[in-house]
Amino acid sequence: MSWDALEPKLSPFILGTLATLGFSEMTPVQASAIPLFMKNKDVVVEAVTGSGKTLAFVIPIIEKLKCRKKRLAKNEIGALIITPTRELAQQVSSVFSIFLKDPSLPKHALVIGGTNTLQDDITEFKELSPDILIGTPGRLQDLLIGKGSIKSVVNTKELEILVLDEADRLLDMGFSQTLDNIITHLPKQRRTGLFSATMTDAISEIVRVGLRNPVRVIVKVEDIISKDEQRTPATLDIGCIVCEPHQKLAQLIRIINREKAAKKCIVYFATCACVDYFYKILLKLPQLKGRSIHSLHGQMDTKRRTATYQAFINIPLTSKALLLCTDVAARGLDVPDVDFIIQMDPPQDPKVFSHRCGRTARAGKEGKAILLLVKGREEVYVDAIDEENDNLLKQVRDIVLADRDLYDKGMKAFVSYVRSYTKHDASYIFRLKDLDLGKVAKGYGLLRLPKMPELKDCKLNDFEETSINVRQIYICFFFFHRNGIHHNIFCFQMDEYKYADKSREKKRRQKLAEEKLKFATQSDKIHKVRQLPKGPWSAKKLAKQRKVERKFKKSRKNELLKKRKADDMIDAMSSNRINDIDNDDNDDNEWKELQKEERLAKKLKKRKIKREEFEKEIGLTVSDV
Ligand SMILES: Nc1ncnc2c1ncn2[C@@H]1O[C@H](COP(=O)(O)OP(=O)(O)OP(=O)(O)O)[C@@H](O)[C@H]1O
Repeated sequence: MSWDALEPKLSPFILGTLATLGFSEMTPVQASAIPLFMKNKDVVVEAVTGSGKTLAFVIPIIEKLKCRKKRLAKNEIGALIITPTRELAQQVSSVFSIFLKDPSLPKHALVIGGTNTLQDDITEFKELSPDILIGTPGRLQDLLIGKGSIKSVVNTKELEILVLDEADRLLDMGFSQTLDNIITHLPKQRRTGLFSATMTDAISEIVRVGLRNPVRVIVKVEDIISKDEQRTPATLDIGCIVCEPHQKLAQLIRIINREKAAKKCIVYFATCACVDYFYKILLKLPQLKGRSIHSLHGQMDTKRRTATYQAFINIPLTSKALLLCTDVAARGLDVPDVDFIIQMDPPQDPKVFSHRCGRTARAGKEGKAILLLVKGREEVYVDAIDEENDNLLKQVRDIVLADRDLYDKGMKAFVSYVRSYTKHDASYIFRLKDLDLGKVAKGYGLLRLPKMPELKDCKLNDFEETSINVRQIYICFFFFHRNGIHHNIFCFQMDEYKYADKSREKKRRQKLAEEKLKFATQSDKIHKVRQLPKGPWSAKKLAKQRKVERKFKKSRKNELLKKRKADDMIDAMSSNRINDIDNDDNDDNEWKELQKEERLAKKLKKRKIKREEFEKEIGLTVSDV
C-alpha cells in the first residue's frame, strides 16, 4: 500500500523523506497502525522483527506535534518514547533525526544516562527544550519526576503521546515499577502505543493502567506451504546444529568460514563474561584473520557500547565482521546487512530466540540464523570435525596459558554460563544434570574446574584438568575415582602463571610474597608454641604452654571455620575467589591438622588412647621438652 493512500494525508516533508529513503510502500504493520494512532486510538502492536514498527510510531508522533495549533512552550514535551536499552533509544532517536532536519520542525532529545549525569541532562534539556524525549526508563524517571534534591524542570502537562517500544522487554527487565511511576506522572488525556515483536501476559497490566480501549494490531507471517503462522520473517532461514559442548567453537568457526553469506555476523552468548572471554580468544585465532571482531554487552560502559555499536553499523558491505554479544543486542536493533545470526547458547527466555534471529532478514531481505544445541541425533555429522576440533581447543588452551588474565576470564565465563543455564525458562529442557559440564569446560579451554556447588553431581566427562600444583593432582585423583576417567596430567606452576599486563603481574607477585610471608609467620607461631621449655620438667609450665597453644588453635580454627562458611556463600563468580585458590592449600593442611587433633582429643577423653600416645601424635613428645 502506498503512503499516499493514508488518511489523513501525510505532510509533504514526510513523504519527501520516505521517497529519499526509497520506501515507496508501507509495510503491513505501518498500514494498519499509523491510521489508528493518528486517529487518537491507543494501540498494542505486535508484529514480527524487522517489519517496520519504528516508523509506525515515529510518523504519527511527528505529524501530531507538527500540526498542533498551539506550539509547545519552553520545557513542555509533547511525546515520550521509552525503550529497554540505550542502543535502541539511540536508534529510535536516529530515525527521528532523519525526518526532523529542518529547525522549524519539532525537536527531539535522547536521555539514556551512562555518560551524562542527571544534571547534564537537565542542563541540555533546558538549553534545547525538546518536544520529544526518547530514553531508557531509569533516567527518564529521574528527569521527569526529579531525584532527591534535584527537581525536575520537564513540564508534561501537554504530553500527547507515550510509546513503549519493546514493551514486554521493559517488563522482563524489571522496569514495571519505574514505568508505573512515569505513567502516573503523565496526563491521562494522551495516546499510548505499545510496540513489540512479542507480547507477554504481563502487558495486560500496563494496558489496564495505561491504555484506554486499545486496538490490538497483530501482524503475523504465514508459511506459504504449511499455512502455519510464523513468528519470524518469511525471508529468514532458521536452522540448528546439535553438537557436543566442546565442539561449539569449532562449529562457529566452520559456519563463519564456510557459509558464503556470512559476512556480517552476530554471535549470541549467554552472559557478559562469556562475551568478554570469547572475544579475547577469537581475536587471537588465525582462523578468523581478516574479520573485524567486536563485542557488546550490558556491563560495558556507555561510551564503549556506543562506539562498538556505531563501528559495527558502519562496517562497509565488502568487509567481514563479527559482533559477539549478549541479549542486550537481541531486540529492536536495526543493524544494516547482517546476514548471519549464530546463537552459541540458546536464550534463557524462548521468546528472545525470535528477537535474536530477527537481527537479520529485515525489511524483506534474506538472512540465516543458526542455533547451536547440545547433543542429539546430529552427532554423526559433527564427528567429522572432531580432529579439527581438538586442534582448535589446544590452540585455545595455549592462548589461555599465555596470559593469566584469560584464565580468570575463562573461569568467570564458565561459572556465569553454568549459573545462567540453571535460569532457563524452559528448565524442563535445559537441565544442568544432563549437561556435560566437563565438555563445556573443555570448550572454554579451562585449565581446571572452578569450585562451585553446581559441579558436585554433574557429568564431568572428557575434561583433562591441568595439573597446577600438589592440590590439583589431588583433585584429578578424586575425579579419577568418581568418574573412572583417565587424566593426562601435565605439570604447571600456578605461582609462575603470569599476567601479560606488566603492572598487574607486579601487583600479583607482591600479593603472593605478602601471603607467603603471612603464612610463614603463622606456621612459625605454632612451631614456637610447641617448643616446650628446656631445662627441668615443670608440670605447671607445660600446662601453661598447652593452654596458650589450645587458645591459639581455637582462634585459628574459628578463623578457618568462618572462612569456610564465607567461601560456601561466596559466589564462585567472584574473581577474588578464583584468585584465592592457591592460598587454600595452606589452609587445607592446617584444617586437616586441626581435625586430626580434635579426633585424638576425643579419643583421649574417652580413654581410647593414652596421654603419651596423644602427645606423640600431635607433636608434643618428651623429646620436644
Ligand atoms: N516502508 C518501508 N519500506 C522499506 N523499508 C522499511 C520500511 N519501513 C521500515 N523499513 C526498514 O525496515 C527495517 C526494520 O524496521 P524497524 O527497525 O522499524 O523494524 P521493527 O519492526 O521495529 O523490528 P524489531 O522488532 O526487530 O525492532 C529498517 O531498516 C527500516 O529502515
